[in-house]
Amino acid sequence: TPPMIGAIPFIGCFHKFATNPLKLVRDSYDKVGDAFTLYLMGFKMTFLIGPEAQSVFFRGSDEELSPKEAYRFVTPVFGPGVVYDSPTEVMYEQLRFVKNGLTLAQLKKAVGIISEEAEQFFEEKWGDAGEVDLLTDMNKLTILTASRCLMGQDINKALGQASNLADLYHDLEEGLNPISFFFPNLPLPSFAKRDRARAQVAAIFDSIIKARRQSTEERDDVLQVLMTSKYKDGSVLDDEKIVGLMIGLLFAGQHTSSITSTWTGYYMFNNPEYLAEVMNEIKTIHIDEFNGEINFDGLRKMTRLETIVREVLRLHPPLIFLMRKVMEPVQYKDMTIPAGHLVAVSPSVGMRLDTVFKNANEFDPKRFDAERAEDKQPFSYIAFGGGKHGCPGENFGFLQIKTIWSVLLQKYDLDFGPIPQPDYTNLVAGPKAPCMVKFTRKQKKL
Ligand code: HEM
Repeated sequence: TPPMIGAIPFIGCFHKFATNPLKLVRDSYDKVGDAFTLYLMGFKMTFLIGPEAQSVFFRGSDEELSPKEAYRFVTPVFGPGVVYDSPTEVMYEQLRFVKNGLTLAQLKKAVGIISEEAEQFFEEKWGDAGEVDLLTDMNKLTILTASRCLMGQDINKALGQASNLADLYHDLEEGLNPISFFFPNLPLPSFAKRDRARAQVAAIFDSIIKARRQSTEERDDVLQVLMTSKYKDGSVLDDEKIVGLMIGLLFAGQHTSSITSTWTGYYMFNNPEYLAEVMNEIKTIHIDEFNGEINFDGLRKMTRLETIVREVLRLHPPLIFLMRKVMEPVQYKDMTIPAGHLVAVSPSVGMRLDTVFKNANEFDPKRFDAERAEDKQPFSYIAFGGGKHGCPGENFGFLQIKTIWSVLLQKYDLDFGPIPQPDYTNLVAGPKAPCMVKFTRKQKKL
């Protein structure tokens, strides 16, 4: 078996894990190597660090390494019978429906929606000059753009009478923290808030589905794909599952993207040479080549902004641990990871190894330029996971972040402070709040 760290019965190294999980994982890697087990409140969690060890995690079949068993704690948010809370075959089919909804045609359409929502958001909420908590505003903007891309205008109408979706999603997220992983139903105020928020979001989405069933208007968004998808046996998703999938999908893409947008701003403005390159891309691509229109082809050409976002995600992957439960013993080198262990990879630790990425703690977007391509080794770049459960929203996430920055950088001059410390208290890790940024409307068009 892999070497065990923290052998105190039951508690093990839980305290160290709860206060600074990444330090514990990195220190253990430095001390004992690329596979080791942490003893945490009765759970045995085996970490696999570095591309070779990570490949075992990502190549394992679901029968050996089960995501369902590891991620059941999201059920209070996603709902019963949705993805990880359904039988394996049903889970695959639901994930297939989701992927069918995120086609290239959908992505192309999404760019127009995102830029329109972003323009409107900054006009209405920011105005000419002021100071904002960028993390909060990126959260609000991301939920607006993502929900409109997934559900069309219906969401704007439904939200007209309802409370703020971003606040409700915030409560959902606060209810999924490291404690909820071990004890998802403790009588804690944050869990009660999570359950209330879930009920409200479900009611909003359910009203959209019901109204849509009465309407004859043609739609082709993700919600429509889910409403018309059929399982292999010909049956369709019931409304409760559609609601759950929409909640889960928005949840998966919400904080991951808004956090990354926020870090992207900090890294660009703290590295002026890269900011200048991005401004040049905006000028030559969006303005000169496409006459001021932000479109899919133009965004694809913004390779420097792309490598910046990619590098930001290498340094600050929002999902710091990915997990599976070992169902059948798994072999790695001369070790056997026994059934019953949890097995984890850490994008945060695994992507900061100098043996994989040169000077791994430095911000260096050029490491992804074609001539260096440091991320080509399989399972070295794992911000979006990999293998059969790799993120289906990667392209959508990039489009959203690149579109928002393309709008923002054309409208405002911004004043950022130094790069903040990361906050690892939530399951989705971002910069420590607040992230105050000053803005002034640009006097002249670019
Ligand atoms: C910067 C943005 C994003 C990051 C960093 C990110 C990261 C990840 C990672 C690491 C996984 C793998 C989890 C695992 O293997 O345990 C994943 C899975 C997933 N992501 Fe994303 N994600 C992002 C955006 C999105 C968006 C925008 C969507 C939807 C529109 C999305 C939907 C999903 C779904 C449905 C899965 C589960 C796939 C499966 O289990 O087969 N993600 N994401």
